[in-house]
Amino acid sequence: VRNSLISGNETIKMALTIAVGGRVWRKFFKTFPFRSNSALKRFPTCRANGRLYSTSSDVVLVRKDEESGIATVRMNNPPVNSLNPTLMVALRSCFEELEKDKTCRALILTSQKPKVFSAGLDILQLYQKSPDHVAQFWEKVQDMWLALYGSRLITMAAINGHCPAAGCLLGLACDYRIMAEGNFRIGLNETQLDLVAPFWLRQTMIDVIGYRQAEMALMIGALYPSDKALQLGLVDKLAPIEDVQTVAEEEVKNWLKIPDQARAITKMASRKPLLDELRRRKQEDIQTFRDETTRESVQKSIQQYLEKLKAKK
Ligand SMILES: CCCCCCCCCCCCC/C=C/C(=O)SCCNC(=O)CCNC(=O)[C@H](O)C(C)(C)COP(=O)(O)OP(=O)(O)OC[C@H]1O[C@@H](n2cnc3c(N)ncnc32)[C@H](O)[C@@H]1OP(=O)(O)O
Repeated sequence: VRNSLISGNETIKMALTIAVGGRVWRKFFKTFPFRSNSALKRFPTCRANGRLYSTSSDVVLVRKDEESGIATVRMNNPPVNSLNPTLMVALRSCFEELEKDKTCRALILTSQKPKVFSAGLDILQLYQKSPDHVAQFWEKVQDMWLALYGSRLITMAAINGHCPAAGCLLGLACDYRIMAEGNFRIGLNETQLDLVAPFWLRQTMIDVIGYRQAEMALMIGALYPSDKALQLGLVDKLAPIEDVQTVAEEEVKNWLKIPDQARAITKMASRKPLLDELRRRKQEDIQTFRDETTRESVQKSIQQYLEKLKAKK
């Protein structure tokens, strides 16, 4: 159904784009505009000795191999890469910078700290905060996701550890997922916190693992061990934790054999409807998140969840 939402006009535009050769990218960007963001200015790019895009906060470390055009983006927000505003803005800036870099062809997203890819949204940002704070927080989640999910690049998640909730959201936004073998978990466990995955996150889960499995996983807030995640198709490959990055690089090299423009146009053809839907319903989605998250009963559940996390020790 979603595919059929791409209008005939767009299909013609895409075909023309392929046909006109030299001007292909200009046409491509007209057809599928990628948004830029003033937040970029706050995170100056630094280029030196093959390192680049190191953000001013260093919560995101980026290294690009100039020869292959592969950039590795490492989340570096200890202890568990919880997605706070700083990390999310830095990630978004980084995705957008790489997007604009014509020599960049692929992005590998991973964690600087093995054993935890990302613990998901910073729960403290959702607890006892003003509605405005929560609304602004959610917009940062949306913008980060739009930049990654809508990327023309090959995007590969090298999931070198636990990957719950919004960690899984990041993984699902990528084109391919390689996860560490062993006792690491991945999934959308929002309902366990009395939260409800928004429509665009639910849809990506459905797109990746199919309706029945996604429906069940979302309802029970399932977190799957990596072997089960592989079986479900939630991840595409497993590797020993120390090899996840290397396996991701090897996989990217296979993908690089495919011509960029055909691959990117094909990707956008399947993702554009959902991207457009979120862009169209952004404010509605923010309001829902703000109203749901600040509800007293949800605040109580978040408090209990936080206590459970602390009590684990
Ligand atoms: C009709 C439509 C309605 C729509 C309604 C919409 C409303 C809502 C939509 C919401 C959808 C949002 C989508 C995403 C949501 C989220 O991401 S919520 C976050 C969920 N995350 C988790 O459940 C993971 C929690 N963490 C863990 O399970 C573990 O920490 C770990 C990742 C497995 C790592 O374990 P370990 O290495 O043992 O570290 P810990 O000791 O547990 O943690 C270290 C410290 O970090 C703190 N911490 C952990 N996770 C978080 C977090 N997510 N946020 C903030 N802080 C976190 C933990 O408490 C420890 O702190 P200290 O005790 O102070 O050291």
